[in-house]
Amino acid sequence: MLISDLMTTNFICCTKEQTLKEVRPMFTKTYSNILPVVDDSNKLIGIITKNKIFQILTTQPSLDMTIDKIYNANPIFLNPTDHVEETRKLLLKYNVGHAPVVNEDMIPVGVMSTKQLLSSYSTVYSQLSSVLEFAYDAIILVNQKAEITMVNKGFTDLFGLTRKEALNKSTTELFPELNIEMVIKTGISIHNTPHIIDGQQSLLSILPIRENGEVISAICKVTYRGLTHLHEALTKVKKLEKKLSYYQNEINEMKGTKYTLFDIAGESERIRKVKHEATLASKSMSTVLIIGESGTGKELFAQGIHATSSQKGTFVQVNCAAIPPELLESELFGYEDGAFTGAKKGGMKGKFELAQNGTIFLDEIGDMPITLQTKILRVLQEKEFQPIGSPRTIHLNTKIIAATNQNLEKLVAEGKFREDLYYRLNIIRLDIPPLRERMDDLPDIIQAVIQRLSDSGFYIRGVTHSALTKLMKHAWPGNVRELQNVLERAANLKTGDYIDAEDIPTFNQNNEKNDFVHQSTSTYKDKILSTERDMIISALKEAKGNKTKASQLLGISRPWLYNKMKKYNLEYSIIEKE
Ligand SMILES: Nc1ncnc2c1ncn2[C@@H]1O[C@H](COP(=O)(O)OP(=O)(O)OP(=O)(O)O)[C@@H](O)[C@H]1O
Repeated sequence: MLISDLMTTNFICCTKEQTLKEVRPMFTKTYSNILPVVDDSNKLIGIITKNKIFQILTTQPSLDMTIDKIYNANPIFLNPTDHVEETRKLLLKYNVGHAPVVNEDMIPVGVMSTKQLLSSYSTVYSQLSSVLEFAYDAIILVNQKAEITMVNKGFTDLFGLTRKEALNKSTTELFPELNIEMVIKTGISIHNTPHIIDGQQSLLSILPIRENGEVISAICKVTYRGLTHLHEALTKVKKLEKKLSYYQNEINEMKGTKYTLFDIAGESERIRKVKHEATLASKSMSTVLIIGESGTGKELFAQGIHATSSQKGTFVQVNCAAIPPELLESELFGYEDGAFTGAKKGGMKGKFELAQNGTIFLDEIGDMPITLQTKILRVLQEKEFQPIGSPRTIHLNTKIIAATNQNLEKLVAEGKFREDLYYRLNIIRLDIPPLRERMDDLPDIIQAVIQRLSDSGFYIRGVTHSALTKLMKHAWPGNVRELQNVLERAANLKTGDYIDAEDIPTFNQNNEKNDFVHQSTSTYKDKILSTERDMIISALKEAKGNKTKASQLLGISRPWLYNKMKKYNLEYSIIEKE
């Protein structure tokens, strides 16, 4: 049973404005004969029994009396230390059958009748309290206003407070660094995020509790004991993961991919749906069209589909936007020796031929010149092609995946994209949502990126809670790629084991792509950009224009290099000549 279920049956029962008549049917829904009465902020203010009585009354309530009126009549609370005989006399004097027994926090722990001490209502509460006390961690339960409604000893010990000092207090005021109101506001849970309390390492988890879709409270857990054991267990898991990734790499090497569908981080409903569709897409030879903003992971999905498919050949990527139109045809179809002036001796195999029995990924298909679109359409329809200047006809056994961040329907309407090619490509369509529409994936993706950064030599143990909060507030117009860049910069700037809020740039209010400036100085950004440009130029020179080699020298992917070249206007041919 969820705590939210308990809350429904035992806490959120009736309000002060309801009449006794309205409240009575609610008893049938509950386990006990006693319902608590709560105010607007869900704070317990009293108890009503099935028969007639609310708190201890000097008057007998009528059915039309509102709970508020009854309550204001004359509430008297019993205390567990009250003498039973005297209490009984008191109940009889007021002609009252039952009365709540409350502890010093005014929380009901039982009900006293004229005959015996009942504890039906308190059972659930005390069971819940026991669970909280039994837990090894520091736990609090808060209401919608982030005020503490339950607290365990682990928590009071950790923060050096008494229960009284914590209960009903706002966590926004007492523990602003926990940022619980953020979880209540966004509904996004936080799992085991590193957090420092009094110099002590701890892990913070905050789980929103929903009712009818609305966040009504939250549980906050701080793990601060036994972290060493946890660390040992994690080391073991890491070793196993290393083994797994070794075999994964073997498969990737065979297939010419870097990623599989398992590498796509995120468990939001939307990304799970796309992952499922991608798995289905990998099972057939049908053409796949991937649509999504830049940096959302289109290439990742394309590689994942190939890795999962039964295609034994390699994954070959063509960035239709980065290759000059006049070279695109020969890049795609290849040519024979002496096919045209300037052609390489011995000819060249085209991407389609290289992708034989594998997958060809036509990235940025929206930028393909219209003349070439006609040729591609023919290949897709006839499943065969001829290299330039060659009598050879090559029969294709290649899976075709195309991707774009452009609106193809709009390009078709404007006459810039062939309608028949659009329909030919649009057989299986994957729409990848932008990161801002699946922010609950953020912690998972951060984890995946940090893992990659660690694999490439950075020592990072994670991001702190405050860093995560800052990252959550940004709209990520550049999607996962922007997030990756921000984390990589932070990995270079950080001084401790964790990436902290101050290692993350201050994002511009308008959230424009790449539009962030570091707190200290805007020339910082300029310097980074010009250094990046210089690095790319020198790598391309060193690699004599060979982009695969240049991307290896830089430690970035080929498409990424193409994007950077585009960004810095480093023309394909210019670099080749330099
Ligand atoms: N869900 C994800 N989990 C982990 N990494 C991701 C995820 N999505 C994207 N990435 C990473 O973000 C970067 C950008 O992704 P990718 O190149 O696939 O995007 P894209 O949509 O093809 O971009 P573009 O349209 O600019 O070519 C890559 O390094 C990729 O590994």
